[in-house]
Amino acid sequence: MVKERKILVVEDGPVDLKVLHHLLSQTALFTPILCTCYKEAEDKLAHSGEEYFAAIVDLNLPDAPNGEIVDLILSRRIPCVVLTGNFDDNLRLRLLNKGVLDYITKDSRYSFNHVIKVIERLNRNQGVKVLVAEDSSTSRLFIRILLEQYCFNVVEAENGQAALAKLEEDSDIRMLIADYNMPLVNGYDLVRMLRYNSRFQDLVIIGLSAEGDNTLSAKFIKAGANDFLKKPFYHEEFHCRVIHSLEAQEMLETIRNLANIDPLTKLKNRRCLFEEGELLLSDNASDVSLAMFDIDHFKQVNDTYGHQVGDSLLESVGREFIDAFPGVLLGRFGGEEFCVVAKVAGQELQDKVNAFLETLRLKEFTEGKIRLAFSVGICSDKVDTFEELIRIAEQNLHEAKCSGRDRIVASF
Ligand SMILES: Nc1nc2c(ncn2[C@@H]2O[C@H](COP(=O)(O)OP(=O)(O)OP(=O)(O)O)[C@@H](O)[C@H]2O)c(=O)[nH]1
Repeated sequence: MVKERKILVVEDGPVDLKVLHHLLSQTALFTPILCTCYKEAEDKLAHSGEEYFAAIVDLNLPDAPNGEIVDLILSRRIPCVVLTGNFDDNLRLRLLNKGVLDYITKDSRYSFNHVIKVIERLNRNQGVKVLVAEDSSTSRLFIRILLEQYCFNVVEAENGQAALAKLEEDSDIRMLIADYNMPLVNGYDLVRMLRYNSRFQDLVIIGLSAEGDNTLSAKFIKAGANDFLKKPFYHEEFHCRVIHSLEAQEMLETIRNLANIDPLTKLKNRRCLFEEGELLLSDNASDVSLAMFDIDHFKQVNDTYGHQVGDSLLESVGREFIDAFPGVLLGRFGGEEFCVVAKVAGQELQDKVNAFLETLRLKEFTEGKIRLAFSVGICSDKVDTFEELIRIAEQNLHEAKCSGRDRIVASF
């Protein structure tokens, strides 16, 4: 496996070096590049041409006893975690103010695990877009720098209204840092507006305020913010709160995925399909059409190649659905039955399904180069419940099976 991210480790203690090497090598992404002194690190940085994702450094090296290694690493704009044998509050503060990510004392074996966690978090942060809504350009820049230090992808808005517009147009934004005092729409009203909209339920929100009003934090949190910080804040507290809120949200999403996603095909499971289908139908503004697919003669695949091959085929089929129908409700209805539910007219869905079946017919699945055909029942009748839509699509699917398979039967 190619590991993409190189981590420079500068540590003179052979045991510590071994532990860090072991822990980093166990990860899926990181390759440790080891140095035992300042000079070696300096040479590596000057001559190897490598790009380092981050560095883990011992503060006291035999040829650089006063933390000179930190300046070297930071001068190359490499995110830096400091590991040290002794805890010194003043030194720690000085280093954090210089811009090191974390200052960790080697007081137990968990310290080393903590270092790896910081680096892994950094890697995940690259995919996290954060919107900073703040009218003061100085504060905005300060928050941007703090976030970018942790590799977040930062966008900005200079007032609450601009923040709302940015959130509406960019669904990739995962976190909002909102100041209270902003023109047009203040931070508190912004949070209330966002939480009234189901689209923004998963947005992580952190409120900020410079005001002395102690009730503001409660107001923000009651309106739906995940956390609150009073300015001026110490940047370590800022990072901790940002990361804690983000990780709590990620955990929630993991649990939700476990409850809603079929692990084999990665499509919605049957319970979630019905729940979301009912919601789609309750919005009377547009047509809702449903296509139910069933793989023809799938039992023969299992009988001929075994269940494992059958499973891997279902996995591939799930991926085909996800690629072919982006942004559409996709569910695994049963064993080898799948549903596509879209807010389009029946004919439009039928055309899309036809094109999809054409491409699937040409594909060979698994090492056995298995070809697949599907029978499909489509329904876009005006109905009162999602169950009714399913029932009619299922009848049409049954008709497609009975009339020879590998075909679509639709009723609009
Ligand atoms: N490997 C695997 N097989 C599954 C899974 N779920 C259902 N099946 C199999 O899917 C097959 C469905 O068989 P049938 O209902 O007879 O349907 P068919 O063979 O596709 O025939 P027609 O639908 O009539 O064309 C059975 O062999 C099930 O064991 C699964 O998760 N993994």
